[in-house]
Amino acid sequence: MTTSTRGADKAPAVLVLEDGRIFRGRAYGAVGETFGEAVFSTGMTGYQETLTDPSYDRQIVVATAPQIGNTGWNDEDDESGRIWVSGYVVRDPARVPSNWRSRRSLDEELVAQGVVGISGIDTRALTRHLRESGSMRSGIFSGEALAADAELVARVQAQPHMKGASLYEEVATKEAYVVPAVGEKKFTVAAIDLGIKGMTPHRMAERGIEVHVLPATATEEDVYAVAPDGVFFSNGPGDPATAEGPVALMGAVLKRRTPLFGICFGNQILGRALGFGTYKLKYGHRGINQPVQDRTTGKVEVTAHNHGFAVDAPLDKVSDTPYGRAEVSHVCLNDQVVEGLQLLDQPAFSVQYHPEAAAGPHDAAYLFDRFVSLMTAEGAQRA
Ligand SMILES: NC(=O)CC[C@H](N)C(=O)O
Repeated sequence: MTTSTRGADKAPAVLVLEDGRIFRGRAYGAVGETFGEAVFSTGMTGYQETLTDPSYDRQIVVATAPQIGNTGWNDEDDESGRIWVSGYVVRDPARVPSNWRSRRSLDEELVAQGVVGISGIDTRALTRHLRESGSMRSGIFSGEALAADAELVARVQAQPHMKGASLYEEVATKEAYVVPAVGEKKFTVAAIDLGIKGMTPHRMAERGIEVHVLPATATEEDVYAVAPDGVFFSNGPGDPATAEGPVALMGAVLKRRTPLFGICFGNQILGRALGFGTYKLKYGHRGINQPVQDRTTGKVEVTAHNHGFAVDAPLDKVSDTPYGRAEVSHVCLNDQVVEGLQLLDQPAFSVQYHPEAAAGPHDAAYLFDRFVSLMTAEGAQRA
């Protein structure tokens, strides 16, 4: 059993926002200082998957769920080899984690990985502030002797913005690796790792796909060296406007008309390859209950999201692109943000959200089946 992780035994801590707003609490996880973009996530569960999602690189995540850490930390649910968030903000850490898979407390894991957090602050007030003023640069500082508030604000204001940040190469694998198909192998997919979550190749493997995960810097030759039936572009951190390499690579794949699927950053890359712009949302979509409509079927699905940028494509018309006609296939019903794209003249599509659902509802799992159908149809045509 793990001992208490909250209360007066922890050092004082402050969360400092770039606009000068300050929240005072207690240290959670490692004691020290950290910087990142303050963003809130509304997921009631899945903090282990959130913290280890490489798309959260350089972000300080605020949990809107008031009590965090109840199920501890296990050895199975990580989405990558480490925690990527730069800081974690919670209201009320669990005193005693309890779950049959739990190996240690969340607090202990944050300490072990050197991740600075803060607890005991009014996360509801903070979230309302971020909704009204937008995601912004922030810092967490903890310890017995903290500098004056004005100095801390100045240090936060000296940090780089998320807009314009190129981060995918920092988080992606340096070496290619293979995730074998579960059962009989039916297809080979080259997956470009821009910050891929572990569940994604797994969802493909479950469908008989052998997944060759390739570094973000993979070339067209690297991709076609694995003789892929399809190419996948992953999620990833940072501003898609900086992703020139992946956009060029996707253009090459589209030119060859190989079946293509993109998730999140991959959707933004497809948007850019088709000639659309991307822009930063005021406070983004992060959580596991976002309503999205698949406009190709009319069905509404409840989905997992983590994005701060979006594609700027017209909702109500088919667009002419260098790769034929394209349309917005999915839209978020909360705010009409583009959540998916599809080409009408060749087998390529993408979504802005997370059909791998780690954590989250499985409503969108059909998208992996759609990718399989595209590869099946393409194979039948070639045969
Ligand atoms: N999860 C992702 O792939 C996020 C994509 C991009 N970094 C964004 O915030 O919009």
